[in-house]
Amino acid sequence: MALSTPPLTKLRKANIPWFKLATGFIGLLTSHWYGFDGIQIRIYGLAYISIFLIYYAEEFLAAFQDSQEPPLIPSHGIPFLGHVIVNRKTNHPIYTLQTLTARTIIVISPQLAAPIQRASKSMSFYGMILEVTKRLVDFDEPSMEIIRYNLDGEHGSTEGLMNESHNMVASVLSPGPVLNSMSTMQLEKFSELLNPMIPGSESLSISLMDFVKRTFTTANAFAIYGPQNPFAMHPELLSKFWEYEAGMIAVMANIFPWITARKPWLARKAINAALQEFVEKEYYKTASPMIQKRVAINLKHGLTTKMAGHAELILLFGIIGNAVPTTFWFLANVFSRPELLAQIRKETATAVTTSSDGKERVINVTKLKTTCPLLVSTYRETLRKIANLSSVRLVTRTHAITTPNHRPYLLKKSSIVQIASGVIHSAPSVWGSDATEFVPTRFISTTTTSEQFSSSTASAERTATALPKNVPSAAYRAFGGGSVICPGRHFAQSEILGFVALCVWMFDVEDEKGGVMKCPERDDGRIPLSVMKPVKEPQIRIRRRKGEEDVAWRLEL
Ligand code: HEM
Repeated sequence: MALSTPPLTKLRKANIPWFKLATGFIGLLTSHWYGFDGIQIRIYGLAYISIFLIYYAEEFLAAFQDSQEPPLIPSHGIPFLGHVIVNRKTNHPIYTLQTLTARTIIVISPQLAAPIQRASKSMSFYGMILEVTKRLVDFDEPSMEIIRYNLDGEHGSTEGLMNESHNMVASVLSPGPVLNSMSTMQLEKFSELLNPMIPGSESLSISLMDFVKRTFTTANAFAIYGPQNPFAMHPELLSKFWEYEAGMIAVMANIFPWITARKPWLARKAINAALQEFVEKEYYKTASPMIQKRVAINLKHGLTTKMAGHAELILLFGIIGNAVPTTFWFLANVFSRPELLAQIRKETATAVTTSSDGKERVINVTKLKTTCPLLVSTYRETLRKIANLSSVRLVTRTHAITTPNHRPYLLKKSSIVQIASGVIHSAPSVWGSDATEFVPTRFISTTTTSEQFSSSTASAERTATALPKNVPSAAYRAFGGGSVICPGRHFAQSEILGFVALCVWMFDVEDEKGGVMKCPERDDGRIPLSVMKPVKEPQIRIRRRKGEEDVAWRLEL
């Protein structure tokens, strides 16, 4: 409908049952034949029109939308609330949903996601997530005022706590010496933890998720937060961190959380107290350069030591919250498929060296990244299947996005944009007819297309590729995209590939009855703030591989 369409034409074309309305009205007007008096008819008439207007309010909004806006999809049944309850299916590549408090634009086309994530000058990431962060870590209002300063760069791109911290974190986590030293420490810690875990021919019965949680939390905390990290100083916090993670949505709902979500609320209190101690007692001065700089920036901008402590909770979630469930799924995918396990063992042998006496074996993680395409591809496919977190942005300036093969779309100020990663990751139109299946070789190609995963060897060899052929770059959303693409993705890749290769080489894993473990189902009913969780966490029996019980394993970068 053109901008100049007269209002009456818009109303006529709106998806509103005018005939029904008219017959209802005629019924009302003739109701005096049945004994209703004038006042009753007026009251019923008013009620009838009000209910009609409310019921079809979204249809009216859709009719009067700017023709360039993403089409508004009315929720039939419960106006303004229907979308919160039921997800309506639509074929539009981008569309608008209206709720009582917000106008949300959903993007399910990767071609349209690309210009949106590039438009960081007209869309704000922090404008969307700060309220979530405040509730997640329990920031006070004075800290929020400091944090909100210059969020969208009106005083330049480096001013203000958030800009300074964002730029510093992105810089230290980029490939280079600081990242290498953190990754090296992390990999060493893994071997230190795993070598003595299951001695000789003993076996350990454990939940696979707990096995990963225990190892990653301890190793990450040490490599990033140093030897005086909160988990080293207070070992009981390891289980408390995950208690909070399991109940954080209920705590963040903030409805008397000390009653309604007591366990996770108490867990957060204990972690925050330890993080405060970490800052106050200056334990952070023995941490990685990233944490030393981060705490210094927070204090310099005026956060109290208590709030600078709380600020670390969000980063802990960034570091461990995604890496742990990702590693869990990666291990479950590999150990539940004996053929894939055998192929990965064979392939990764190129990255393993053995000492002359056979007592020490070392896995080189750089080699895993460059010469083991099946391992890398399985990692990326694992993430494709479980990374579901929408990229959210707040539109700060009305503007149009344009991209080939689509008409321009107008995004109005104050709308919320959600790039629906989960929908894009499972779309057959993007990934092919096997989009919903787990295909470990999906990210293997015979040509080098990725700077991150490319091999230095001849182009005819199989290499891991960032994207299968014909898949647009914004379709792979595990790490978000644009200016807030996850800065930890390089660190995550090294630690996760290294850890999985170590487990593959060191251990045999069975289910509790001694059979092949089953890959659990994804819990689609629970949308966490990180990657998806399983319906049930499998219990496994894990032991050192036969004949290699006494070998000491090490990971190197
Ligand atoms: C498999 C593991 C990981 C996944 C799937 C993941 C995913 C993500 C995603 C989706 C975002 C948000 C981007 C957006 O909304 O557009 C993000 C942000 C972030 N991630 Fe990761 N992440 C992982 C591991 C890590 C690690 C290990 C670190 C740190 C060492 C880290 C640090 C961060 C930080 C600091 C941000 C915020 C970026 C900003 O404020 O600009 N992540 N991550």
